[in-house]
Amino acid sequence: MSETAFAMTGGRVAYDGKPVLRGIDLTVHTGEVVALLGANGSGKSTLVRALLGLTPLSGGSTLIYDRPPGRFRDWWRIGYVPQRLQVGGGVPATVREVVASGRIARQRRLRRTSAADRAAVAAALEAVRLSDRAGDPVQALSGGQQQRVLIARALAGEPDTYVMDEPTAGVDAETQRLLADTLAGLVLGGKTVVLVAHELGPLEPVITRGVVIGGGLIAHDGPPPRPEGECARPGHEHQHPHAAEPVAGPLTGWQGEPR
Ligand SMILES: Nc1ncnc2c1ncn2[C@@H]1O[C@H](COP(=O)(O)OP(=O)(O)OP(=O)(O)O)[C@@H](O)[C@H]1O
Repeated sequence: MSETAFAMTGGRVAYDGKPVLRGIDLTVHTGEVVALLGANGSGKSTLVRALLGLTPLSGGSTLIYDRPPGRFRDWWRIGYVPQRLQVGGGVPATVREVVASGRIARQRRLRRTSAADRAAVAAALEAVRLSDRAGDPVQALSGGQQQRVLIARALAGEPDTYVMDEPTAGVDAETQRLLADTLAGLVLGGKTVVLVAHELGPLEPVITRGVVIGGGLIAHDGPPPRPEGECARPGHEHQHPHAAEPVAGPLTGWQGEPR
């Protein structure tokens, strides 16, 4: 039977008194691959951070594997890919060091770096094709390459639950396909994935559920957008802005137009 990875009930977040999320009910079961969609500023990153307890709720509640974030202890289960790399000023971390930091939640239990840690870091670097840059300062990498470092850091922790905030932002088409293959492998292995996306592109086939945020609420929760299939169906009359674009095109039509 599937567990409940995340369960938010009536989740509200406000910044400086201005509501961004106005009552989110979202339950994610293990094995689901959920895409959070929505226009710029709709609150997708805020929702992801609130699910992890990184942004406090001003109302409602949220659980990670049945525990409030403050009482959740099994952080090794969660692989978080934030929207961008926060490199501490002046600290020249190498790519390998940043990726290895993804093992910390596990090392607390195992106490010191093991052969398993080294193997997991090497495998994660290889999965994002950055093995040859392992010794470089992470600041020397391009934005897209830094995004791959963040993905590798999450992979290195071998979590069972991935939370990715726009993992494909700024990465080229080949890397998107690489990530899609990596994700497909994780999904086959029964991992749970919640990801924020503006365009699903090659990720589309692995997504099992699309959740569209709009007006601070969930505007759609159901099958993921499948532009080609949906638009090709008999009786599908209206025009999407993306209708003339390839599958990898932006889902802008979707974001403002929940079914
Ligand atoms: N730390 C913060 N302080 C104040 N306002 C914030 C903060 N973080 C986000 N916001 C505001 O909350 C709203 C939602 O932002 P959020 O980043 O969650 O949206 P998003 O859907 O992820 O956007 P995008 O698609 O552009 O990444 C925006 O209006 C943003 O300006």
